[in-house]
Amino acid sequence: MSTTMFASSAFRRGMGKNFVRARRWMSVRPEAKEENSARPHRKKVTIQHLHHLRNENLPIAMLTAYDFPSGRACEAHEIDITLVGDSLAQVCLGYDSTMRLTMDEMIHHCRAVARGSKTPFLVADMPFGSFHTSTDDAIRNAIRLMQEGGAEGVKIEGGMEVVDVVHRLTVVGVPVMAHVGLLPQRHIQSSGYRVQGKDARSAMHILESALALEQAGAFAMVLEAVPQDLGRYITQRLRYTPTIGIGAGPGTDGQVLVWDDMLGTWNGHKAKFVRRFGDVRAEIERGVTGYVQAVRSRTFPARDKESYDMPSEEWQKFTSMVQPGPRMREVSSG
Ligand SMILES: Nc1nc(=O)c2c([nH]1)NC[C@@H]1CN(c3ccc(C(=O)N[C@@H](CCC(=O)O)C(=O)O)cc3)CN21
Ligand SMILES: CC(C)C(=O)C(=O)O
Ligand SMILES: [Mg+2]
Repeated sequence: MSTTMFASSAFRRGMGKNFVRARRWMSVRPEAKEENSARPHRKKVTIQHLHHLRNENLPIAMLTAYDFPSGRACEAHEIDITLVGDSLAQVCLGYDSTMRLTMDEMIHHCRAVARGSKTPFLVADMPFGSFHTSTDDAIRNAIRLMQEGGAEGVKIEGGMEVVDVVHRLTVVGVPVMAHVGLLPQRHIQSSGYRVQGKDARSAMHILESALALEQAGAFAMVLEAVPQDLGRYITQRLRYTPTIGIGAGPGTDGQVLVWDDMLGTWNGHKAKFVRRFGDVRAEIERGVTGYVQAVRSRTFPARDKESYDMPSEEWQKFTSMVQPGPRMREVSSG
């Protein structure tokens, strides 16, 4: 292993963490030093900025979002790339597979995310079926995601078979993020969600796809569920394309996780690559059970803090206006 390779892998293992932080501050936002506020506004994340992060070995943080509040959280906490993933089908809409998701559903959610997530680069997954029928259809659908959905780029699942469409979209001016390795939109054909590239032949096939997708113009590439050595190797072999891993180990240029996996609100299968960074489900349970219990015990709402009053003379007037009233039922007065 060469000295530079060692230096770069040491870097990736986090040995240069403080250095990385300082560099990020100084090289990306030189003007931030002059600002006095504790949290200055971050600049818009562009493709150029993403390439800069890659070239400086600064990790890229990508996260999915599906609605206005999750989009706003990506904005507020300085996510670099917000992805409106087609995992939306499962974690938000309750479908059994991403293959059910339509263009209209994707656009509807993308618009909401776009209203909340302004600074991160915004990417939308192209749904299953939206880029397969013809290149023209793929272009039309990608443009819909940008014009109607507010996306700044699209992500397309696939290897060699999508190289032409990635090239055509790039030529038209649609930034394309490639996605290789495990392809959830093929889970029926591949009989499930399995780690890809575990043998030399399939690893070579994924590498060749990645190289071809870079040549076709992909501005970034997701590597999903591949062995970590392969994730690192593809990252090193690509000339300019940043890699974003999900279950591809620590050697990629960035990481992506599904919002609900990361926050613990998804109660479906937990893949090995998922880390829980929060337990939002426990909080939701606490809140909803507490609310139900408070309503049933009539401790919510409280008369003083959570209810409105009218001037007592107005109440007097009102009661005289409605009298004589019909027979009235007894209700709790709190
Ligand atoms: N909630 C959620 N998270 C995701 O990451 C995700 C979705 N949904 N839906 C769309 C796809 C489906 N994905 C999946 C789903 C399952 C595994 C999984 O179970 N993997 C096995 C690998 C088993 C093996 O090949 O050895 C695992 O146990 O990690 C991986 C990715 C990723 N995407
Ligand atoms: C997991 C990421 C990469 C994705 O494609 C999705 O959320 O749909
Ligand atoms: Mg997806």
